[in-house]
Amino acid sequence: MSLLIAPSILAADFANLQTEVEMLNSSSADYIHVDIMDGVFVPNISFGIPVTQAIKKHAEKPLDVHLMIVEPDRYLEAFRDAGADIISVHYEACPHLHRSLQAIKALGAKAGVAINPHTSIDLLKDVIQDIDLVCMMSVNPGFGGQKFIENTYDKIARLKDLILSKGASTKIEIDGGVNIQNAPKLIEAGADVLVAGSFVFNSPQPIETIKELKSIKTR
Ligand SMILES: O=C(CO)[C@H](O)[C@H](O)COP(=O)(O)O
Ligand SMILES: [Fe+2]
Repeated sequence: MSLLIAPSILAADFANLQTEVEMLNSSSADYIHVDIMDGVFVPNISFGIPVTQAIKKHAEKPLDVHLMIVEPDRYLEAFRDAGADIISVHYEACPHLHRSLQAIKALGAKAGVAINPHTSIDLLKDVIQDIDLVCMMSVNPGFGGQKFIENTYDKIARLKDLILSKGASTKIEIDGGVNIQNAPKLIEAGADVLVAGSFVFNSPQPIETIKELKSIKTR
């Protein structure tokens, strides 16, 4: 499987969203990662449905929507209608995770589960075959630009083993603090998708930076 890059629009210039999305269209990015924060599940508020819709209007890449919200089931249809192609709900926000995943799939989107740094991958054991993508948080969710948590490498390897042992085709996405230094090791450990916010948008040449991440070869 070739490496996929998902730049996070959270780190873009919100006053020039169309230009930022067009930049991503012309880059080698695979997805546009869209971070939705409600100020309850996480201690920060980002943006919601109308902004997702506005991004979709200009996007030529699939929208990978990361819902950092409580009771995500209430908003699945609205985010799908707004243009989400992949919808990830947080394990910690879903008492009926299996039902949430089926609801996402019934809307025609790919179903993702995001897990906080403290959440064990063992908790996904009985549902892994129903998950298209695990968004493994490598920072505590809520803010861009945070420091990468080193325990992530080991967690990726354990998740990879679980996926293979169940014969599942789940992708492993790593979200938070990804940069050119840790990316090779993340890929080596088994990551399929790398989210990068600050590293891409704070770089003087984002298109080149995306290309650089995309062309890392370790396996
Ligand atoms: O979900 C997120 C934060 O909760 C973001 O996707 C993540 O932080 C990406 O930003 P950066 O690359 O700047 O860490
Ligand atoms: Fe995210």
